[in-house]
Amino acid sequence: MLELRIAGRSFGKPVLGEVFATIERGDRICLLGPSGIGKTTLLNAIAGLDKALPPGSIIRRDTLRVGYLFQEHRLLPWRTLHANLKLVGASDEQADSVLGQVGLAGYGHYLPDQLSLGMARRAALARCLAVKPDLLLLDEPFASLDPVMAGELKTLIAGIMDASASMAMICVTHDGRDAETLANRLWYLDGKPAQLQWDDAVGEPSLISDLLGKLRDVEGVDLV
Ligand SMILES: Nc1ncnc2c1ncn2[C@@H]1O[C@H](COP(=O)(O)OP(=O)(O)OP(=O)(O)O)[C@@H](O)[C@H]1O
Repeated sequence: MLELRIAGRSFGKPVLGEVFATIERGDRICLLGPSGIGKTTLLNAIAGLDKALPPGSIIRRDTLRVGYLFQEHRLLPWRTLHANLKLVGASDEQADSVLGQVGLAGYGHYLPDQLSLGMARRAALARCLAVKPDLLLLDEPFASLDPVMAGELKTLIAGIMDASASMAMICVTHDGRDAETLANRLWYLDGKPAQLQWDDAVGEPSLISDLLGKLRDVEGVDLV
């Protein structure tokens, strides 16, 4: 569905080096790498938000709808959840449906600031789902959540992906164990400038465990 042919990306200093990869429907990729290495930069590029990249860096083979869960919820604070969802084109019915999907049925009239962090993140996920995405980009969706909330959100995301074989997902995480629940493919970004050091398709949970075992040996990987 999408091909990456990034020759590099600098912000005064080089951040990303060459990044070549192909993303197909059904891919569930966990993107790991040390803090500050360029994971969000890569996600922004894939989302098409990085206008400084030369044409041809990101090739979309189909017309793709992208749902992007940023690190912050980025909902408009003066609008209700319902109104936020309508801004991305959801009908009343669709807004109710996606709120229900993320466990927020009945919260449509709430303002974002009236929600807990976990609820606000689920509301932002509902906005991603409202665009009926072909590609779901998740930037550290479990950060700052307590283990119970993080576990619930992980199960929710895994269920969403199980229900849609044609959707692809890239999830940035600092916890390699997330890959065991969520991923069928693992990317590991590292180096100066950063490149994909690992791009492994893994179908069996045991293979993911093997891979995580290897990753534990890599200095600087933030595995809990
Ligand atoms: N718009 C920008 N302007 C200047 N520097 C930037 C910009 N965006 C990213 N950077 C720099 O690029 C590097 C990579 O940042 P990025 O946020 O992509 O890393 P990350 O791997 O997502 O980090 P973290 O794991 O801490 O979220 C950092 O040094 C950051 O300061």
